[in-house]
Amino acid sequence: MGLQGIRVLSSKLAAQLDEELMSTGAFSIDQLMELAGLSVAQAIYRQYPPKQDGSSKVLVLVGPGNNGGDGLVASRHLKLWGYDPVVYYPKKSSRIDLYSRLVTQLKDMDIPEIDSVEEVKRLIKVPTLFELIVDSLFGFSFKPPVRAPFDDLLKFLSENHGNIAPVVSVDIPSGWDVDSGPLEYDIKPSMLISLTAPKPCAAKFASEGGAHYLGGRFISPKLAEKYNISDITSLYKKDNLVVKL
Ligand SMILES: NC(=O)C1=CN([C@@H]2O[C@H](COP(=O)(O)OP(=O)(O)OC[C@H]3O[C@@H](n4cnc5c(N)ncnc54)[C@H](O)[C@@H]3O)[C@@H](O)[C@H]2O)[C@@H](O)CC1
Ligand SMILES: [K+]
Repeated sequence: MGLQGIRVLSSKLAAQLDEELMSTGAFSIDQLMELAGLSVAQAIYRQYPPKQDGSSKVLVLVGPGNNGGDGLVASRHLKLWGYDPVVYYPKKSSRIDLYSRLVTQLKDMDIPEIDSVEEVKRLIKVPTLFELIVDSLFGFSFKPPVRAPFDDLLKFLSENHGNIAPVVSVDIPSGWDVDSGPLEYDIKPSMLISLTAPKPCAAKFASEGGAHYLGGRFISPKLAEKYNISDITSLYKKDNLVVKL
């Protein structure tokens, strides 16, 4: 397994493309995040369909930036599609308006929030409680080393790999360098959903044979050409919201 010739976007170019989508591209962050989070939920549904009795509990770990926002949006869709998500969101974003609206939407859907990392760790260790752990802690703006309170959690996930539910990473396996791959903590996700285009570290993930999806597919052919990722827009015709790479 590899990236099958799919081009990647470095951390620097991913940030630049994100800026461009929201300036000259005239997208709002809410629009992009909704499409990204929806595609994360869709990829999860394809790879790990929910049990019919609504008992598929999913722990969603939410970070302080837009990667976390994707996790909040995905939680809402997962609940609508028959999962039972629970959210851990220790460091609320400074973009108060957008994030407080997302949190209100989760409360309205009775999606509970866990308050402490100790409780998160205790619940993760309960056998068969969670079917999945969604890692929406950090995306393409992560700069190592990991700071508190996330260091403790990433250390725990890395050390307990193999004895806990499969981890599904959004855009980047959190704790990995966006361009070079695993660093001090390696949470070894079973599934990766790359957004817009895979980042260079996705090659390392793909080489280990995990389930790799591409979601968040909202760039125009012109922009794709500018960023040298036209192969991505041709994939839109192969499958719509998400595609398994
Ligand atoms: N154009 C796109 O591709 C889109 C990307 N989205 C998502 O947005 C993500 C990028 O979002 P952001 O730029 O907000 O950044 P991230 O969500 O990657 O993370 C930035 C946040 O993490 C903190 N942080 C960085 N390094 C840290 C460290 N070592 N220890 C502790 N905290 C650290 C920063 O202070 C900041 O709060 C993407 O990966 C993707 O998931 C979507 O929401 C919308 C569209
Ligand atoms: K992540």
